[in-house]
Amino acid sequence: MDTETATESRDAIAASDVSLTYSDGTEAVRSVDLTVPEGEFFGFLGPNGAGKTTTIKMLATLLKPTGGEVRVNGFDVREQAQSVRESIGYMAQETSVDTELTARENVRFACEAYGVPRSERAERIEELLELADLADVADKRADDFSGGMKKRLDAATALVHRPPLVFLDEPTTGLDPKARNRLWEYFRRINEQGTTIFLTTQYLEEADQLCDRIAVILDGEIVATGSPAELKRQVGGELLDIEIDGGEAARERAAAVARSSGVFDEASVEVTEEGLTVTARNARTYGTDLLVALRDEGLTVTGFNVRAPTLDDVFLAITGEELAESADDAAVDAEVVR
Ligand SMILES: Nc1ncnc2c1ncn2[C@@H]1O[C@H](COP(=O)(O)OP(=O)(O)OP(=O)(O)O)[C@@H](O)[C@H]1O
Repeated sequence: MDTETATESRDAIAASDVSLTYSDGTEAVRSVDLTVPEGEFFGFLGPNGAGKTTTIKMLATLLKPTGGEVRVNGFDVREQAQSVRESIGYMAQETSVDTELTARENVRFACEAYGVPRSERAERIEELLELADLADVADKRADDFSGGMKKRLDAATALVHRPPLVFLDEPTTGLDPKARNRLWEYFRRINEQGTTIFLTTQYLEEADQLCDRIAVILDGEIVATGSPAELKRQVGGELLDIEIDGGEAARERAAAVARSSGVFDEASVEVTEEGLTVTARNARTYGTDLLVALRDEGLTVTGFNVRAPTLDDVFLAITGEELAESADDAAVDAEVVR
């Protein structure tokens, strides 16, 4: 770190009223407030084009905010950009791995670029290759690595200077579930060792599995913040998925029965592709009453399930639409592209 001093702060990130408008007038980020305490695994969730990368680039000093205040590790991103850069790791969406080099050479190169003292390099390289689970292939060229291995190597290179905070921009997009799981383990290990993580993702399951806290961004604005459990509680109860035979007309009729049954407190009833979903505090208790009412109406119920809300339900409740495809679908897409 240079001679600039950080203010007293235990927040890794403190952003208030931050905006970024691109020169063509696109308001990519609007009045965002964000606080990430040291040590947290924080998830920034949103669909394509919501403003995740723009936000992460502002926090990492690659873009200047057009409004608001941002401090990262106590440093002001405008006035103390160099100190911010020295105190963070940044893994961009596009991998920066040099495929001509071996894994070890890539990490060594990053050590040189980040100015890791020569006497510490050998130990640091071994430690990171071990952490990234690449020790066995350390002397193989990255050209031969799978997508997941390249991502792990990329994340290792972002950590050579032992930053207390690391930004990971959609690190698992397009990876198959197995590769994704290994990357998750790696991120958990880094976080357990004390590194604060700011992760952007389009995958709800990823955020749910990894993050202590999540913010959901939509059209440049944060629309929800909380732990996965808090956000799920906000959905307001349990969900009753009911499958109905007989096409859309039958499903609409079933929804009307559910809405007028009077047994659910503040229930929300949605017609789905298969039937309907009822969200209510007393879904479990009164579910069977609803089934009786549907049968009395002459409707055929072919399936019935009560479940706790997932982050998909949270997203649906907030935005009225589903988020992107699931991570598994993305992996299938990636397969097809190849
Ligand atoms: N250089 C730019 N100039 C103008 N508009 C931009 C620029 N970069 C991004 N945008 C726009 O800003 C908005 C936010 O983009 P951003 O890349 O931050 O979203 P994102 O959530 O990271 O999406 P993705 O998952 O696709 O990376 C989008 O409408 C995008 O088209």
